[in-house]
Amino acid sequence: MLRIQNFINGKLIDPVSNKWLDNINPALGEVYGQIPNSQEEDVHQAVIAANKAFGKWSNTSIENRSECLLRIANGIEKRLEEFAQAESIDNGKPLSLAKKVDIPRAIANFRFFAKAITQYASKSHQTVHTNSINFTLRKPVGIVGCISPWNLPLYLFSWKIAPALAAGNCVIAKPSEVTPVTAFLLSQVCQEAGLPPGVLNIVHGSGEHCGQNIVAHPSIKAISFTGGTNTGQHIARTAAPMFKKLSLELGGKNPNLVFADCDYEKMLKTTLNSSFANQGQICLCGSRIYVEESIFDKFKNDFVAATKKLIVGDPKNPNTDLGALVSQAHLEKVYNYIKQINSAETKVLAGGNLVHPKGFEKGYFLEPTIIEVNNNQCRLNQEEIFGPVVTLMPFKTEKEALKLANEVRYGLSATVWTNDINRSMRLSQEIEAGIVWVNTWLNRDLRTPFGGVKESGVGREGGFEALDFFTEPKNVCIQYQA
Ligand SMILES: NC(=O)C1=CN([C@@H]2O[C@H](COP(=O)(O)OP(=O)(O)OC[C@H]3O[C@@H](n4cnc5c(N)ncnc54)[C@H](O)[C@@H]3O)[C@@H](O)[C@H]2O)C=CC1
Ligand SMILES: O=C(O)/C=C/C=C(\O)C(=O)O
Repeated sequence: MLRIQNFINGKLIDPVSNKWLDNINPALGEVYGQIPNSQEEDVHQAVIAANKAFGKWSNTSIENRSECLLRIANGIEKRLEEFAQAESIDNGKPLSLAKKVDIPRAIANFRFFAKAITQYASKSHQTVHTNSINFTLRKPVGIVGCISPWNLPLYLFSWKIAPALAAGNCVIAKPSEVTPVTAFLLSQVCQEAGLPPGVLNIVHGSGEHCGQNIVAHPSIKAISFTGGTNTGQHIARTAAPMFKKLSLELGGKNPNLVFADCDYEKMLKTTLNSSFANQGQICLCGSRIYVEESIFDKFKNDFVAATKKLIVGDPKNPNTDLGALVSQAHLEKVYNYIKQINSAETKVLAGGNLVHPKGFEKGYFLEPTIIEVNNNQCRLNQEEIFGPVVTLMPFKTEKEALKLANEVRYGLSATVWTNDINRSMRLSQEIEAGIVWVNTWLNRDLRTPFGGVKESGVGREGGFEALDFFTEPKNVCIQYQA
């Protein structure tokens, strides 16, 4: 049985209370490990360590901080296979995906911010008529909290930690209790890479106890969180009275607008991926597909046929397209949406059933599911399902497509398929989302601002935006004699 530990003050240690939580392999539906059920005292120990480390780390040269992050990236890369296997076992995702996407992206996050910090510059403003020069100092915030979800475990954990460390902060980080193992492996890599004790502290446990204590701790000055919208609201309620800096990357219900003039084959292949990659458990998945009426029937037939060919099963099999959903509770949540559909407004075109692959009978598998809907206000089109379930609906005009896309409470991303440059510009400007992809999906440049509008969150991650978040600006104004 794999038992992982907290990483506090450079050491791997048990939780103070000696309380543990079970860790479940979602493909097998079996407990395979234990993780610390950390409480207030563990978080507090981590804060003491971070406090002690902050003076030195924040004054360490940018070159040294950068090299340390590069050593961490190299350390993960050396153990890529082991990290990918751990991610796949913990999360249920195909091993091939963890090898190709999750772990390489975690490595890229550390490399990217190791380099970005060497190029990060502050601004100055000369005010000629008063003979003044203003310049902005950017200082690390101090001790910051990074809380990440289970869908892209190390990918999103490192997406927060890397910029926080690069900017000179000390970090208290909590991965999801559902997928904690790669964060534990990361603590071993940090030890090997010579990251000074207390600079990064990883505390494992539930959101209710461990996460809540991180958010509520008065010495933790900023919180970067990715996860569900309800949790984000709760975090905001706790943190706001203490005026903590907040970056909240929350849920999505992203539209995928398909126009008849698009590059059809590319659109079909990408739409299959944007619907079902990672079992549909990516906040950027295009879960509402709207198709121009003239190609609706053709798209419906082709998309259903392609979806039916997808292989659901053993995450280790290189031919597997969809692995298991992350947990029994999540499977039930997603499956309930299908069980409760209203047949007057919806029709299941593909999937809709639980799957019990041989050797994985107790695992949490669900067929990729396509549902045709005739009412944009139905739950399936309004609520984040976060699983392999997409809806299909036709539209007649660009104006109608825009209206359908925007009438939800979320605003994370959108994809538009068209070869009309003017239409792509009009829609990119009018769609209420933080990210718009035209003729592509999940095409990421780590320098770009990343985040949502409406109930998809506040703040932006990525590039210098992340370094801005993890630093506090201070303006200095000097008047000189002319
Ligand atoms: N990136 C995204 O957009 C994600 C969206 N979700 C959505 O949220 C729904 C619920 O999934 P959950 O696993 O419950 O996600 P969650 O939002 O509860 O979990 C994300 C992280 O927040 C922590 N957390 C939970 N409560 C907390 C609290 N009070 N204070 C501090 N940290 C806390 C969790 O331990 C985990 O590390 C999903 O069905 C999905 O719709 C979930 C994960 C990722
Ligand atoms: O940064 C990315 O490329 C992807 C981020 C995805 C999420 O934040 C998510 O699925 O929660």
